[in-house]
Amino acid sequence: MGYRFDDLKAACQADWRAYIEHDFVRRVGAGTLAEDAFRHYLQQDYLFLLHFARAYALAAYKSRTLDELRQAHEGLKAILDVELGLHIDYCRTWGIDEDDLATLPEARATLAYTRYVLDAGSRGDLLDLHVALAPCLVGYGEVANWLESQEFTLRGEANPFEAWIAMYASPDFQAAMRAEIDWLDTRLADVSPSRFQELTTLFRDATRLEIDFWQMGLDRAF
Ligand SMILES: Cc1ncc(C[n+]2csc(CCO)c2C)c(N)n1
Repeated sequence: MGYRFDDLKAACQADWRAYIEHDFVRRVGAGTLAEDAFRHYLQQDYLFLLHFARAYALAAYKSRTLDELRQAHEGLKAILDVELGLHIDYCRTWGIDEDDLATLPEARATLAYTRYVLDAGSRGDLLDLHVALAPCLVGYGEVANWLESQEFTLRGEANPFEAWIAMYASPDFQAAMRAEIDWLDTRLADVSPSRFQELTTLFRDATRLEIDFWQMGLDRAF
């Protein structure tokens, strides 16, 4: 008893490091990622965001209190009203227009990851869903922090991926990540060892699916 979010990471440390320090991430940091790999990633990430919005809608459905319902609603609104718009604008700067996004075939890695999260939430409760979503929210904040600590990272205009790094390193994003970790710390404090094992499986699987998502970008895979 008495678990915390850090215990989930510790329980699958090798996968977590492979996710945070993936070659895709290193090349973004160094500014050396092939542009068409990044474009492929951005296009699939649009589809990812649509399903992520559905996951927040599922969180609303799974809520047991008014606070939980409001939290889910805020998450859904943040994606629909802010993040999707930013993503569409950002895609345009990479030469991808909204019509391209609307007609995009979904890559297997996108399908696998997004439907896995939705299934985890449908089958389980709100904590299962949040744990399956945690590698997404917490991982990207950690990726930005890790890149900022690495010597090979190129910051400023010299790096074509500067805006992407800056978004996840921003105080707003870091605060959202912190709030999610705090929520998970509170919930994990009173789960049993066997429940923690179940949650670890969800967290590890979602982390592995994030690794596949980076790899899909590198390989330009569908
Ligand atoms: C594959 C993939 N994983 C994570 C994120 C990051 N992300 C997407 S939505 C969201 C929070 C919404 O409130 C975050 C952190 C991404 N863009 N693509």
